Amino acid sequence: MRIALLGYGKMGKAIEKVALERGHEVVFKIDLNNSAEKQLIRKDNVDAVIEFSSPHSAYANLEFCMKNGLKTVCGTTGWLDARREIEQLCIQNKASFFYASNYSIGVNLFFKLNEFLAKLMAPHQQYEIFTSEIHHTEKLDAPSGTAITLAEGILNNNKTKKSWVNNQIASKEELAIWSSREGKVPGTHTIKYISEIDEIEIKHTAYTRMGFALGAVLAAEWLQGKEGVYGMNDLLSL
Ligand SMILES: NC(=O)C1=CN([C@@H]2O[C@H](COP(=O)(O)OP(=O)(O)OC[C@H]3O[C@@H](n4cnc5c(N)ncnc54)[C@H](OP(=O)(O)O)[C@@H]3O)[C@@H](O)[C@H]2O)C=CC1
Ligand SMILES: O=C(O)C1=N[C@H](C(=O)O)C[C@H](O)C1
Repeated sequence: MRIALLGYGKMGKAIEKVALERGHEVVFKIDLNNSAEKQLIRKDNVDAVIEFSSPHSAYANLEFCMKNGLKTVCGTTGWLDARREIEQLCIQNKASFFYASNYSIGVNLFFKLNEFLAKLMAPHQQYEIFTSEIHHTEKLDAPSGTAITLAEGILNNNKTKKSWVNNQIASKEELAIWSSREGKVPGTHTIKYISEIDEIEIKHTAYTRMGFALGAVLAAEWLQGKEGVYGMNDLLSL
């Protein structure tokens, strides 16, 4: 595949490494300082765009990709209020849009474990739920996209919780997500159910960014020949 990277920071560089190892070509590396070059990306010179930029850049990048009918894999977090608009543009322009808050295969299995545990624990109201995420100090958004997906997995399966709050004490109907930023942590997510007599904990710890990068390249490979809106459940048949 000929790949265009929109965003060439920590993730862009990790994706380039995986893409080259898997025999692909990286034909564009677009960052903030050469962002005008984005206009050169077309359906006939690029097979997949992989977008990992920043919360405030993602929408404009994705709007460009959708309007040009490009096959696009996006991992940027913190912009998802506008997700439906991008999905509509995708359909209107016969483009392809693949989104995941986390491309690691382990995290996507962890999402399923979280949903199963939430369902199991729902009748047992003596357990209070605590969720937390730790990331490196350069991360711009909080809570992490992964923590939001985990919170949604709990809310969908435990009807006593109506919404989530970030870094504040939660009421009985709210689920607290505690975010902290420490050193170079690639991403750690924990869910705890605590009662007066015991606790149950599930946790995912990313050791490096390479799992996210591999998942993004696998998604771009999988997207070839497909049109429409997709996510990791489609790729992994979960
Ligand atoms: N879904 C997933 O699995 C994962 C998602 N992420 C998410 O991906 C995003 C990027 O993460 P990360 O690589 O660590 O962040 P970095 O800050 O290391 O890299 C982001 C890069 O995007 C560039 N950029 C900013 N604006 C534009 C623009 N308009 N066009 C092109 N490039 C632009 C920045 O340039 P400059 O430095 O010049 O500002 C920077 O180099 C974040 O939202 C993060 O949460 C991260 C890991 C996994
Ligand atoms: O910014 C990061 O680094 C990460 N962002 C994603 C998120 O917000 O969930 C995925 C991963 O945890 C790393």
